[in-house]
Amino acid sequence: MFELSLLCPEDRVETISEALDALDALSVSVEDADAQTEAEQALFGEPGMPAPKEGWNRSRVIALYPDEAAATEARDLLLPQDFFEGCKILALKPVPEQDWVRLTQSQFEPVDITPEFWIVPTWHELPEQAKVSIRLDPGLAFGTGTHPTTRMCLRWIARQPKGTLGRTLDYGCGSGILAIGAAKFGATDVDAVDIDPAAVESTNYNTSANHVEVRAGLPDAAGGEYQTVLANILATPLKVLAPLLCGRVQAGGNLVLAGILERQADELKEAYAPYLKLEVADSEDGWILMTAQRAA
Ligand SMILES: C[S@@+](CC[C@H](N)C(=O)[O-])C[C@H]1O[C@@H](n2cnc3c(N)ncnc32)[C@H](O)[C@@H]1O
Repeated sequence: MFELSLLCPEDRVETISEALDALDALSVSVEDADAQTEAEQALFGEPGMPAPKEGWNRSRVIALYPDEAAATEARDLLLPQDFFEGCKILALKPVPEQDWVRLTQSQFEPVDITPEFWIVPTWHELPEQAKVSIRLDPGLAFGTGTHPTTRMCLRWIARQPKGTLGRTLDYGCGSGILAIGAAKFGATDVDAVDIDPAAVESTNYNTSANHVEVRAGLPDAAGGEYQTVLANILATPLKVLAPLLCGRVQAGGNLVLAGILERQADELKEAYAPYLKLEVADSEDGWILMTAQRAA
């Protein structure tokens, strides 16, 4: 394959991308041309807030073509166009052959949650010390065990005295990793829900691959009260969900929240104060785990 890359100011990115598409590019991608420099700009805002800006000052637009002739033809047709003014060709070069499957797989190694509890991609041997394991490959839904928020929830699950997890709800299940972890550590009746149907599908796939019983569905599928309620989402939705999540915790049960930054601890405590008293139970890389127990 051949790669044609161009430098474009913000106001030309859309037109150039559409033109490359119309010129039969196999794919067109856009990157910040100033990435990894002092001029790099973030294009995402806090959850629920609009992004500070819609596009980068300067973008690198990369189009892939099946061969050199197609890439050269696209370049030669673009150059004389009015809308090309202010843009620049950066390169026209072959894309080196890669074993993409091997490259992707090499980025996902087994992850230890505790010395004996591991998350292991299916293409890896189980580590010898893994007494409990979850088999999981990266997919469409969040949750491979590498993110600190997921790791802290799993660590909390693994630390609970045997037989105490009881009926468990994983709210915002993503890949289903927390529901599977809870089932492996003895939760008796596990529900996993998510607003994203792809996450529900992914959870169904992963639970059966791990030979555990979990009922996965959209949020309405959660019903009644639970001994353990786990929710690894983000601070803003967690605040909105406070009455709903607290209403699902049975007397003597535990609420476990993640997706919260250290500096957000007080606002979460305040949002949950009318229902339950949240405390910081763990921290990793600037993220915290907050838990609360309902009086028995
Ligand atoms: C950070 S991922 C966590 C995935 C997994 N539980 C883990 O711990 O790795 C958050 C998940 O919550 C889901 N989510 C976000 N807002 C939600 C809401 N209001 N109700 C239910 N699920 C929600 C997202 O679709 C996403 O799959």
